[in-house]
Amino acid sequence: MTMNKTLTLAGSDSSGGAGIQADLKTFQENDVYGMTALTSIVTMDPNNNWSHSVDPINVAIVEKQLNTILSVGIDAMKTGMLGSVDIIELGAKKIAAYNLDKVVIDPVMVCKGEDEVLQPENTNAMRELLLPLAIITTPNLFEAGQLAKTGPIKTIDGMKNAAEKILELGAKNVVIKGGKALDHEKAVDLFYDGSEFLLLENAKVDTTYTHGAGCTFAAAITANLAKGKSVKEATIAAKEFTAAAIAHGWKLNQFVGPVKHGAYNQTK
Ligand SMILES: Nc1ncnc2c1ncn2[C@@H]1O[C@H](COP(=O)(O)OP(=O)(O)O)[C@@H](O)[C@H]1O
Ligand SMILES: Cc1ncc(COP(=O)(O)O)c(C=O)c1O
Ligand SMILES: [Mg+2]
Repeated sequence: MTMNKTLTLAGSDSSGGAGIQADLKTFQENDVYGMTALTSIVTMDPNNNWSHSVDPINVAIVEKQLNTILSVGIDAMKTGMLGSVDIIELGAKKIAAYNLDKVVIDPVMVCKGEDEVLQPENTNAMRELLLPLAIITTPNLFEAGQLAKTGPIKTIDGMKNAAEKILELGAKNVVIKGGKALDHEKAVDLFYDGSEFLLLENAKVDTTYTHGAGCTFAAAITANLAKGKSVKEATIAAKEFTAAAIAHGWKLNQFVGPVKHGAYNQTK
């Protein structure tokens, strides 16, 4: 038996709903083999409103992990939280050296519930070094505004404008996640491949238990690309997978509610 293999270059969410933890659960649910290169460790302070802190991992250790995984070979990969500019540079170097083409860039800048960019210095490096290597990038509304330098995005026309700018930066495709942040009756994401704008919609769930939704979405795209789907088909499938996970989000403690990564398979 063989399996399609995926890599996630991302951070650890100690609380288990987002980051590498979300990616591995999503890979498993989508029947691909997941390998991990850990970039940073995120912890939350239970005595200070669950405020997040990020401890990046030494770049030499990240490189050892990537060398292990890339010696095996992969069918597709994603990036998530990247920890430092050095790690972004390393990621870009490896993607080029191994000619990796199915590369999903989830340009993580913020965690939900936090109102500041966790590591502002990483935004320019992601824009300049990683977007040109992306088969697709998956910013949320805030991240799309930062990458495209449009400022806050509030409308679907604003999303279209940012999508065009993000393709000019070199990404082959983009899906901007309107999610809960867009003032719209549905949860609307905008997919753009340079020629066609496609709105992906599902019912907006009235919940705050969406921790890890973005990681789950990008990991599901990655898994479907690894299995041979087109970028558009992989994105449509990931939207459905993530919608089910959000519909069954649950309360972990008084601060956070993760999505249920296995809901799509358990409820279909
Ligand atoms: N309340 C919600 N109901 C339904 N879908 C949602 C909701 N919030 C987010 N989504 C969807 O979940 C996916 C991840 O989006 P989002 O939560 O905005 O990303 P991130 O976690 O990176 O901020 C997108 O497909 C988005 O449309
Ligand atoms: C390691 C890590 N990656 C990514 C994220 C972003 O998660 P989301 O999928 O909710 O955007 C978080 C948020 O806590 C995180 O801790
Ligand atoms: Mg996100």
